[in-house]
Amino acid sequence: MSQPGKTSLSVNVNKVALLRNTRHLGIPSVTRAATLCLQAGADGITIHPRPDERHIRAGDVTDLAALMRDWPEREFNIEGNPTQNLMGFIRDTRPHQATFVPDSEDQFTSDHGWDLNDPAVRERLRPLIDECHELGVRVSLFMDADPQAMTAARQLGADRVELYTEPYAAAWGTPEQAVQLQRFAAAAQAALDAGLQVNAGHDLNRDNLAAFVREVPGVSEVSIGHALVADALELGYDATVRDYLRCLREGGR
Ligand SMILES: CC(=O)[C@@H](O)[C@H](O)COP(=O)(O)O
Ligand SMILES: NCC(=O)COP(=O)(O)O
Repeated sequence: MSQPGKTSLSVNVNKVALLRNTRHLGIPSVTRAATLCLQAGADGITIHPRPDERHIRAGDVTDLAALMRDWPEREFNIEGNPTQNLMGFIRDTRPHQATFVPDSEDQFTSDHGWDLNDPAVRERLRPLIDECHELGVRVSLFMDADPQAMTAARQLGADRVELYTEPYAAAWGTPEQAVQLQRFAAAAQAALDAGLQVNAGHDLNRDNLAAFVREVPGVSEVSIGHALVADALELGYDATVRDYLRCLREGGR
């Protein structure tokens, strides 16, 4: 559960499922990966069950929902497009958080946030946000780091926004890094001012994480998968999760 002044680490296990799906052997196990990450101190588990089941499959959602019931102090976050297959998983499992992501069904990966300037988008999302709240599920909207968009997110009823951090990650180690950090700090402050909590994710890693949570105010949760699983292939889940938690502490969170 989120704590004031602390950034929670939610481990996205999509890429464990991606590797598992390349053989019919059931290894590496998604639930074992999640268990080891939770045992190492991860605050939660995130999945993104895409319609094509390229990685997380419907059975994984069921299995992880059952696992998370054994970890009542940790959070389960399910990401997806609520106009596609996400809402069925939310109704069936009632995770702590639903993260609405505007991905198309065949998208290579998530690469943009919601366009809340579009009235059709707002009209589609509002009842789905309301339904999640009726189910007791917090809603986070995946958003680009645009300060002007945060009031609209709050007016729709979102509890949080998740800032899409790839532009920051891509700028890491270049003169553009400071510019991106200022951009994300402004977007986060605008979100906080609008009454939203702030999540962040996409391409965060052990190099760029500490600076992000140090410079961007009030980050409640980071969800990290691709780089973390890649690190775990070298270091193991336990050492990797502990190192990501160290990065958060290094960033004062
Ligand atoms: C929404 C986001 O940025 C990621 O959580 C997303 O789940 C990545 O999806 P892939 O793991 O399929 O690239
Ligand atoms: N919402 C971001 C997430 O869950 C994982 O993104 P990534 O670390 O795999 O890029």
